[in-house]
Amino acid sequence: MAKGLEGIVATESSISSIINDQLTYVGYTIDDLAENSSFEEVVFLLWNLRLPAKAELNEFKAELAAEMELPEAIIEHLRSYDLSTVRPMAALRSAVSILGLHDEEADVMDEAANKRKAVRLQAKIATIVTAFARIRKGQDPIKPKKDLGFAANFLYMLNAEEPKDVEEEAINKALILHADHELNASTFTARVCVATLSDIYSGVTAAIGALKGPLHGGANERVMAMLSEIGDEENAIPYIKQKLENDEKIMGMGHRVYKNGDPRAKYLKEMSKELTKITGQSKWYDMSVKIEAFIKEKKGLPANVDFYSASVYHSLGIDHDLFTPIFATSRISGWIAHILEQYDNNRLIRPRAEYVGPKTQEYVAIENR
Ligand SMILES: CC(=O)SCCNC(=O)CCNC(=O)[C@H](O)C(C)(C)COP(=O)(O)OP(=O)(O)OC[C@H]1O[C@@H](n2cnc3c(N)ncnc32)[C@H](O)[C@@H]1OP(=O)(O)O
Ligand SMILES: O=C([O-])CC(=O)C(=O)O
Repeated sequence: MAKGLEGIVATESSISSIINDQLTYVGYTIDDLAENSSFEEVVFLLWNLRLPAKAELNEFKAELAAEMELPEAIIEHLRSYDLSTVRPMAALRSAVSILGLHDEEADVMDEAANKRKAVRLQAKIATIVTAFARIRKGQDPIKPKKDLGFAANFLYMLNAEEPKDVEEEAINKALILHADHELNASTFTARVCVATLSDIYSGVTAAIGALKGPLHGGANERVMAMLSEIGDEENAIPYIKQKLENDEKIMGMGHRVYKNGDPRAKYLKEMSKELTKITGQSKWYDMSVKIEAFIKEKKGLPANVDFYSASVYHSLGIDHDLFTPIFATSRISGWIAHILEQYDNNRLIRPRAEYVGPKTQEYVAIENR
């Protein structure tokens, strides 16, 4: 048995591939896309399996921008949470599910309706994350601007001011790098859910739940918690040594598939270097570099996509518990691509378990136990 399904090929897919540590979306390398593309173009690519022509891209951007605003009922719902305890990933998971209640087409399963729901979900996730982030600080949500791109709108709705170019570029690149990743845990969750022919809102809600865990998307927030606890460069190695001695995992390190290095990490590392320099807080980058080298040497493990994203988002002034919701804001594009692909050639996903419990037992009446 392959524990954790390691190495098991569970489906065919035309969306993204990891071959020899190289990640591609529909055959385009992540390098080409990170350096040249926009997040909207990548979403179009993942959903249509081809790059858009200019007019198509403009039309797609307009469709997304037109769907960003939230129904008032969702805002009211976000306001109704216990803001002293509810964390953003739980709020997002719940709000996406509630959003389905406000979509008349939620259970309409034809291809055209699914594409319309895909646009609504992709557009509105950014607004949910930013609205919740503001509401919990006692601020009013900001409506999106139709003339801003997706990355700029995200930062605008979060901060109530349009981002600088360097900030918009950083978020755009981070969104591209996180958009899809073959059969990772949350994408697999989405596919298992909709393979029962359940609806797209259920698939995305389930996927958010899977992304939230610290072994997956939830690691990025914990990387920043670790860096903050370390405090400065000198403490980095003694802190990590202690963690390893206690058999604790170092967040942002290691990967089920990449054993030599995550091809996305170098871009986040570059961004971390640049942004921490701009903010005069290079210590986060310097500390991260030390930890990365130490873990590589001692455990042979590479940094994954979550590791340097932490200091990138921190440098943009983003609250640490919004890091995983940003991941979700990007990865929903991949979840949706996989959900649509699953519908297209569906079969129920239902593996077997090897039973290792007690063999035949005799039932004893409750009064005799
Ligand atoms: C977007 C993403 O989801 S990327 C991943 C984000 N998650 C993290 O960063 C959390 C930290 N990393 C991990 O927990 C793991 O590396 C995973 C879950 C990502 C993948 O790991 P798997 O392939 O399942 O490896 P597994 O957890 O079985 O670990 C194998 C061995 O490496 C060790 N190991 C793996 N990752 C780490 C780590 N980050 N720190 C310390 N040791 C580690 C394990 O302790 C184990 O050692 P052992 O064989 O001596 O018991
Ligand atoms: O593929 C994985 O297992 C985790 C990961 O890196 C991702 O989802 O981006």
